[in-house]
Amino acid sequence: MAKLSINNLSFFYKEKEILKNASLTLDEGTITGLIAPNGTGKTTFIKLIINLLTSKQGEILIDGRKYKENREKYLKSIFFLPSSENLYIHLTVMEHLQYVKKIWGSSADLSGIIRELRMGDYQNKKIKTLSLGMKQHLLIALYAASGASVLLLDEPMNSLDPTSVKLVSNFLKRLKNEGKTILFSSHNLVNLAEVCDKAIYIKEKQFSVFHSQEIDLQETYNDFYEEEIE
Ligand SMILES: Nc1ncnc2c1ncn2[C@@H]1O[C@H](COP(=O)(O)OP(=O)(O)OP(=O)(O)O)[C@@H](O)[C@H]1O
Repeated sequence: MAKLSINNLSFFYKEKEILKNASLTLDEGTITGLIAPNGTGKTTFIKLIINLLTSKQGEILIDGRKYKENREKYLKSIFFLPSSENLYIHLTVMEHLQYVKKIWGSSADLSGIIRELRMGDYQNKKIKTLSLGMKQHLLIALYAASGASVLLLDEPMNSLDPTSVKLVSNFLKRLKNEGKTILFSSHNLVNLAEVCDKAIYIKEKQFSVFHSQEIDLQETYNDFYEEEIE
């Protein structure tokens, strides 16, 4: 059974239609890139998965179950934090990790995560004293701290230097090898090509899925959105 199944999903904001009968499955132990131009619906799709938006049509299933069947179980199997702006400025790095670990009821090894993402020097510092890149490291660390099986990331490599991009890529691959289902939206197709098994393009309100090793992500992007580029 697929970890996450999207069946005939349709969604409108007032007049604007974002998805129309879109279907997709994501398996355990995979990283999938979510690709589309600005304003197409990537964030909206993520919000639909976490049930933040009402009045959708179609089904979203995690482990074959809908949100309504067991809300707590459904939500605890997902982790999504939109950006480092959502962190609490008066709490430390470690306090954030402990908080997420407790709420999600995970058995994550926080010291191991801190070591792996090289956050030791600032683990006891408050968020208000951190650089953007440090906050981005914490954001990614929180995904692992949650222990959730479905990880939804919106531009996770933003503001990371090339060394950190490599570090985070390896970190995500490690989580994938543990069986996590990772959906990762980004405009940086080079970073996506490095970590993704599959790429999903949102085109004409539907999902087009490719094995990322079998295509050139940028060429496919150009072919798909030619009118928007010209
Ligand atoms: N709350 C809302 N009410 C009405 N329209 C919205 C709302 N949120 C987003 N939209 C519209 O829905 C469309 C998709 O927005 P969304 O944020 O999902 O795009 P995106 O693909 O994530 O874009 P980006 O790459 O710029 O982050 C846009 O046209 C946007 O203006």
